[in-house]
Amino acid sequence: MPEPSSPKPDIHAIRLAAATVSFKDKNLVFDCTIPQGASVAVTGPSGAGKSTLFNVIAGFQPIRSGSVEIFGKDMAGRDPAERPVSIVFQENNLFAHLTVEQNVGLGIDPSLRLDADGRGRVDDALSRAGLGGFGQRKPAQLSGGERQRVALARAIVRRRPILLLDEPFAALDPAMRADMAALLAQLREETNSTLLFITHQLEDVQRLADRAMFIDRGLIAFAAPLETFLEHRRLPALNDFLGIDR
Ligand SMILES: Nc1ncnc2c1ncn2[C@@H]1O[C@H](COP(=O)(O)OP(=O)(O)OP(=O)(O)O)[C@@H](O)[C@H]1O
Repeated sequence: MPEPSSPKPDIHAIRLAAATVSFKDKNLVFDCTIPQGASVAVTGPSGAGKSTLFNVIAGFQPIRSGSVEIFGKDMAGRDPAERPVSIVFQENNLFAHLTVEQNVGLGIDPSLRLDADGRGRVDDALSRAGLGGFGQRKPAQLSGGERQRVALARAIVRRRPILLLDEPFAALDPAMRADMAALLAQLREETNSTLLFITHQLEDVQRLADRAMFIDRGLIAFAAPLETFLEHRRLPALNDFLGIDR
């Protein structure tokens, strides 16, 4: 497993330049620059391209043209495993037959041959995610919110400097949403990682983001520091999201 890279402060975490995805009936074109250490809310209507953006950054979705740079390096030809990125999918993809501990251990070694250091990392990630004592349970014995935190713990053990979270709050009740936001904020502070999270809720944006972007019909229609984002009034679709009457 690669160790975390040590990003230089003057280098952006992510830079997309006309990174273009072509599906049968549509093109999606992404341009954005994300500073290292940012916490970015990714918003926009259903089907706008939010998950596709994550897949482009993580390397699961090939681009037809344009470029994806991470910490100043062109990611062309690099598989997801070779990128300094972890992604937590919407369905958190836990293996039902494995314990919580084993599911998290997969983030370190797919064959689950963990040495003492690896086992220590798993324990540490579980306790960070508020799952101390849950290691021997199977996913079916957990609540939806706990399963989400197991998926997060698996991302934590990978120690990649960029963390992409596809709707991390979706399955959570209001109290759990606040807990998850606090956990992510703490994680970001402790590891100085760059966080991008997809959400449909303005409350999550205000709680966790210092920047936000609004994706509409396959384009990043607006991206800005949080305050500027919340004050923007020129995009009707964004006004809808912000709850502004037109
Ligand atoms: N593999 C694919 N083949 C063809 N079209 C696709 C594929 N993946 C996504 N799309 C289309 O691209 C568009 C963007 O999809 P995407 O999943 O990125 O949207 P989203 O903003 O994440 O939506 P949601 O909020 O509903 O999850 C949608 O119209 C979707 O149907």
